Amino acid sequence: MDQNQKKICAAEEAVKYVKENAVLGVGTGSTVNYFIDRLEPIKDKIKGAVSSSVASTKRLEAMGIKVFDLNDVDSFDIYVDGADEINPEMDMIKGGGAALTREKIVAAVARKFICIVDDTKVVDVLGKFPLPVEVIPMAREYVARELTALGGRPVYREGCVTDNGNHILDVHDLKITEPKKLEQTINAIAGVVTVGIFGRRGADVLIVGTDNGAKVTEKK
Ligand SMILES: O=C[C@H](O)[C@H](O)[C@H](O)COP(=O)(O)O
Repeated sequence: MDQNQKKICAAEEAVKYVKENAVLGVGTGSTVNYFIDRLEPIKDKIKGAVSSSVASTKRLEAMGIKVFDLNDVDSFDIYVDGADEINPEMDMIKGGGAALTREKIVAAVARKFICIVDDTKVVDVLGKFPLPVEVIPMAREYVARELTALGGRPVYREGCVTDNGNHILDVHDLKITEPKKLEQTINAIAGVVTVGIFGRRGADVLIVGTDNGAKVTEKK
């Protein structure tokens, strides 16, 4: 199986978690796009979705799925999203597609986070994938200096403006052995909107697409 087939395999397994009449939390990215596409046969059986990006909203609406404003929804069962890296504790790096802030918000409201990835994303220690940090534009250079002081090598993602009008710094050379601690530290820097470590709100279910089909792990 190639990487895309593995993403499809994980996405198809996640569709099994969708309950009738549900509102779904929907993430962003190529793996989630496969998940959205596979909602087609059941789209009339769900109430709708809460989306984490303009791109996913467009894709959902193009399929005729109603997209709710998060402020109009108290809570919902599942949030389905991909990741750039995930470790055995189900902490993740996210934000490769610059959607991290809205993803973190929508994920916070969901009862269960279902992470769908191909097997190249599963790692022992987070940090090989450069860590995305969304920053207020005027704070970019200050935040970059603070991230350098933490041992990282921040690189400005040129030309990228997030759905919230902000910039992204991708932090290279980090070996993230304590994800929850680093998440808190980086989030405390003035000018940081969100760091792409999802530790405080990690995944509850991990679905990995592999050569031998979907491997499902539930957090204990
Ligand atoms: O900002 C983007 C998101 O965090 C994505 O979920 C993440 O980058 C994984 O994307 P993909 O499924 O395209 O690898």
